[in-house]
Amino acid sequence: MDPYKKFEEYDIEITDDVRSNYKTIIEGVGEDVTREGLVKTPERAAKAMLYLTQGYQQDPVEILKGAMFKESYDDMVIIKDIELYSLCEHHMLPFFGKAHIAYIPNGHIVGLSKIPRVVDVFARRLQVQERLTHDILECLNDTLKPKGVAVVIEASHMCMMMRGVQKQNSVTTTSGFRGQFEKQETRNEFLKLISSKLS
Ligand SMILES: Nc1nc2c(ncn2[C@@H]2O[C@H](COP(=O)(O)OP(=O)(O)OP(=O)(O)O)[C@@H](O)[C@H]2O)c(=O)[nH]1
Ligand SMILES: [Zn+2]
Repeated sequence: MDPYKKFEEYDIEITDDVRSNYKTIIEGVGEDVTREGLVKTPERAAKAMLYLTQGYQQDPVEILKGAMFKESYDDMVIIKDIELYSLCEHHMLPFFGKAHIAYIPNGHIVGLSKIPRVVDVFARRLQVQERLTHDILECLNDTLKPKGVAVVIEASHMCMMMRGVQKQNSVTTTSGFRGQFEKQETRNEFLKLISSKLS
């Protein structure tokens, strides 16, 4: 498996299964799948869905291991406002927002871009926000073996906005802390830094 493989919608190989199931769904909602605008829709929808779930084909551990560098820096490294798009596993509707991630190196730093890449690997699956938070947290903790790691995700869920309870402005926050971030002082410093507009 190539851990850096990034699929684009046009090179996704779709299975007849996924395409023909979308055709059934379109017919099931009462539409005519043979009309001009819809003829290619089962194929487009299948490609879009496989693109949005490409995380199942990617290995986040390999991504991190490919860019770990020996370094004695041992203060907090924070990457905030990492945008993310995922699909809730209950309705298969999008949830989207931002991840804020910090770690305290323990002899190794990691290439900065690899952290948002790991966010994408886990976000591009069928998820709940809590598990997404823990998947990222545990992967960084187990692979980097840092002195501490923190993950905060703030997200809006389309299944609560365009259907169901129909609340447009609610934001869900989830968080996880390991190692030194379990100490209140370190955790508070991180929370202060991610809420600061200047940092
Ligand atoms: N904890 C959690 N719940 C989620 C997430 N995404 C969606 N949900 C919830 O999953 C629940 C599924 O509940 P059900 O009662 O089985 O489904 P439903 O009848 O469609 O529920 P409503 O959305 O309340 O209409 C809903 O309460 C959703 O708000 C998530 O990331 N985390
Ligand atoms: Zn949902």
